[in-house]
Amino acid sequence: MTTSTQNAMIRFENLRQEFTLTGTTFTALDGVSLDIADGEFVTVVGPSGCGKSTMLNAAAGLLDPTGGRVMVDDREVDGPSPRTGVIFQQYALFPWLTVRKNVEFGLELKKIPAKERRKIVDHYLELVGLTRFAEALPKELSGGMKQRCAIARAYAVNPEILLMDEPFGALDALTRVHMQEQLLETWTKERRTVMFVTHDVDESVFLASRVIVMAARPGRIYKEIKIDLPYPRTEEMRLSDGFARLRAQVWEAVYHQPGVAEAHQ
Ligand SMILES: Nc1ncnc2c1ncn2[C@@H]1O[C@H](COP(=O)(O)OP(=O)(O)OP(=O)(O)O)[C@@H](O)[C@H]1O
Repeated sequence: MTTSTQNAMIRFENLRQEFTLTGTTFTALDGVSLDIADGEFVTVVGPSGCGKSTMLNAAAGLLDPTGGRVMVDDREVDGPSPRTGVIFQQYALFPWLTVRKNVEFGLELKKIPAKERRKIVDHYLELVGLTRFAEALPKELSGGMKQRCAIARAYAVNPEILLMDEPFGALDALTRVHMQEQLLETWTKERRTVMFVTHDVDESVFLASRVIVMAARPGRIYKEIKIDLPYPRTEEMRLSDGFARLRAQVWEAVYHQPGVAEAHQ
């Protein structure tokens, strides 16, 4: 399936990804074409093993595609880039560095002067509500706070794109809902192009303006569902009929696609 957007920030062009393990070749993605517009928030859902993370890793420049390519802002992705921030489920913070130092890390790499670094770090710590914890070590933070620190760190280097792979997957349900709201708040204030992989149908609908549903064996795009709920998304919206209808549509596309029910019997 191809979606054509005029000013695509991320463009998957007929992407094919094979993996060879102990002599056997497995096609993780086949013929994936998708445009994600500048400033768009897209979520990707689908059954386990359908290639969601593979797609995200390809956009992050962590894979060498077997066929096709991924373009970012009309340039072919051929490795990790400072224009792209990646956030995984595992918080990946440096345990020996304070929250401040974790957020500052990428800025030091970019050789930003100390005074400016401090300003940037203060800004993003405030944005994610971690100002009071600037001098804490990651082990002193809850899971949600660690992930907010990771988000601040990703934002601090000012990437145009945020690739998020199940970033809230390890959090309890309440924290997760809170984090979704906070992420949208951050995104509304400082708009970035976001591709967000999740297993959670509710999460996919709440966050996105468009949900991409994938199918497995081989991994491919099965359906796109436009989420025509306005931003800012509110708690009441989660309980609305419109939300319920969209959730049902995504649920149907994820769990009632050919082959999924049989695979889980
Ligand atoms: N580096 C790799 N080497 C071999 N096989 C891989 C590799 N990465 C992914 N795969 C396989 O490719 C398929 C797609 O994996 P991927 O992690 O992208 O799926 P996913 O949709 O993100 O899955 P899940 O929802 O379970 O996290 C899986 O069958 C996986 O085992």
